[in-house]
This record gives sequence, C-alpha cells and structure tokens, in this order.
Amino acid sequence: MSSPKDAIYSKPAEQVSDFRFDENVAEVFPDMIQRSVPGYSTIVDAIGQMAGRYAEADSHLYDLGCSLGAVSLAISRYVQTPGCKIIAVDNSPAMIERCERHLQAFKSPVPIQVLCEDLQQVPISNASMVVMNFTLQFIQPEQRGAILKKIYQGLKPGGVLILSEKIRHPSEQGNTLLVDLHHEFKRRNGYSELEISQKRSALENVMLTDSFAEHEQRLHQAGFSDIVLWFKCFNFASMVAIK
Ligand SMILES: C[S@@+](CC[C@H](N)C(=O)[O-])C[C@H]1O[C@@H](n2cnc3c(N)ncnc32)[C@H](O)[C@@H]1O
Ligand SMILES: O=C(O)C(=O)C[C@]1(C(=O)O)C=C[C@@H](O)C=C1
Repeated sequence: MSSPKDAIYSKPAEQVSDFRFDENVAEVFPDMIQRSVPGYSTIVDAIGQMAGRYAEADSHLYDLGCSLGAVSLAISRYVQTPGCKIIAVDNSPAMIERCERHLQAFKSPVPIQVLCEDLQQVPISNASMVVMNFTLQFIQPEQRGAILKKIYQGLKPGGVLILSEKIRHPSEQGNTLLVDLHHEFKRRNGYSELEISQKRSALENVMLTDSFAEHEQRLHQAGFSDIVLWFKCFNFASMVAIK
C-alpha cells in the first residue's frame, strides 16, 4: 500500500491535541506506521504465515483494530484452508472506508467481512486466530483484561491470539535506552525532532503502554497457557498466546 507522506506533526502547534484515528491519520497511515514501528512489514507478513499454520477449516480469523486491513490481506495471502472467514473490525469510520476500498482492489481469495464497530461489542466465536496488531494499547487499561477473556472464550482449543504492542521497560534507565533507540529509528526515517516530540505529546494520554510482564500476567489470567514472545525490536513486541 503506497500512501501520501505523513507530515501531520511537521508544523509547530500551539497546543498538540490528543492523537485520533481520524481522516488526516487514515490518509497517511501506511507511511506513518511503516516509519514509526520498527519491523512493521516483517510483523504483518509473519502474522500471515502464522495464519497459514493455525487456520482451521470452517473457522473465523479476527483482525481487531484492522485500520486499512494490512493484517487481513496478509492472512488472505497465506490461508488455503477451506471455509475460513476473516472478520476485520475497526471503530474509525475514516479507516474502515479506506479499508473496504483497499480490500476490494486486492480481491482476497478468503472472504473478508469488514465491521465499523467497537471491538468490545463484537462477539468472538469459532476462532482459530485473533490478531490485535498495535490495538490493545489504545484501549483503557482497566478494560483490557475483559477483552482478553472474551477472546480466549471465543477461540477454539489450540487457537491463538497474536498481540503486538508498544511496551514499556520496567526500569527507567532501560526504558530510556529503548525510547532513544526508537526515536533514532524515527529520525532515520525522516521525522524531525519537532515531529517526534509533538507525536509523543499527542500519544501521551491515549496510548498507555504495559510492560511485557504485565501483558504476560494478563494473558495468563485470561486463561492462555503458553505465551511466546516471537518478535521484539526496541520497545515494540509481538506475542503469540496459545489456548
Ligand atoms: C495502530 S492502529 C492498528 C494497525 C493495524 N492493526 C495494522 O496492522 O496496520 C490501531 C487501530 O485500532 C483501532 N481501534 C482503537 N480502539 C478500538 C476499538 N475500541 N474498537 C475497534 N477499533 C479500535 C483504531 O481506530 C486504529 O485503526
Ligand atoms: O510510538 C510511536 O511513536 C508511534 O508512532 C507508535 C504507533 C503505534 O504503535 O501504533 C502509534 C500511532 C500510529 O498508529 C503508529 C504507530
């Protein structure tokens, strides 16, 4: 997916407002996420590969917080199991409108149902895989446990949740190292100091990160038996939680 360049935070703002997945963000989103999340393409492609491995016949695969549908498309590239259906959910109308256009253009061999809804309202059933690729971090911390429990209950035995998140390292010095490495990654991708600091302020109240240990504990509490950290670069991680 090519997209216009993200310049949302390039001009000084008197007051930086909270980050929202609105029209402006949706318009530049492929460029923004590619230049902001280390390993994004690798993660998305590997999720597709894992879908090929875990998809069971006649089951559902969920892409919760699908944005423009990158994960759904990766899944559709790898799944050849008969009777599978992908259910892609996002509560941002700007994202969903573009997601539907993208998916129509790519003509997925696996049926994809696109829902503009709060993922907390969407029932999860008969699932062999559920993906939350950088989505849980935007949900209020006190609501995260209930979402994971609902996902666990909707998964088939042996089914998996793939959870990718920006994470916080528990010690201050360690966290500062990871944040600095991430900011250098952004600089090398063409973001200015102003863009980096304004985006950081915009995310401050809306993206509340947990440590890996907190994720692991919450996933165990939801019922998952095995949590595999399969990707980590700086303060970005992706886990597979197996039922
Ligand atoms: C960082 S983006 C996800 C990126 C996407 N999964 C990908 O791999 O390209 C987070 C998405 O989660 C969506 N989101 C946040 N809270 C949500 C909720 N409660 N229900 C549904 N979608 C939500 C946002 O609208 C946004 O599109
Ligand atoms: O931490 C940052 O600076 C980010 O830009 C991260 C992040 C994310 O992890 O989702 C935040 C918002 C955008 O959706 C793209 C990337």
